[in-house]
Amino acid sequence: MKTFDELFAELSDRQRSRPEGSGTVAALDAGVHAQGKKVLEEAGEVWIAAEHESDERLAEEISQLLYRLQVLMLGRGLGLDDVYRHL
Ligand SMILES: N=c1c2ncn([C@@H]3O[C@H](COP(=O)(O)OP(=O)(O)OP(=O)(O)O)[C@@H](O)[C@H]3O)c2ncn1[C@@H]1O[C@H](COP(=O)(O)O)[C@@H](O)[C@H]1O
Repeated sequence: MKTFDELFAELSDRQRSRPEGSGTVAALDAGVHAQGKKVLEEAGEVWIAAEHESDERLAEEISQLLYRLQVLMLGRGLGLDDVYRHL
């Protein structure tokens, strides 16, 4: 189990160190257009899960959306504080 901040630190490290076989490195290399499409896709899956699926499935879809948002943030060079200052 990890927090939002801990996942962001882990993905930032993946971006820096570019380990072999990392899906995150591949997603970052795919560019902002592809990253944005993934955000939209996961957001749709969250919506469907919220209306039709179990709490567990919804939580899983939300975790994937959070991951995709973080990949997009890294793709655009945003840090956590850039977002948190708007909360
Ligand atoms: N939290 C996640 C995470 N959530 C979602 N995903 C990716 O999103 C996919 C699920 O999304 P989809 O519904 O689009 O499934 P899919 O269509 O089969 O996936 P793709 O073919 O599009 O990759 C998963 O198979 C993962 O590839 C994640 N990939 C990685 N993480 C975490 O990120 C960290 C770094 O991971 P790596 O970069 O893979 O080392 C680790 O802590 C991982 O647990």
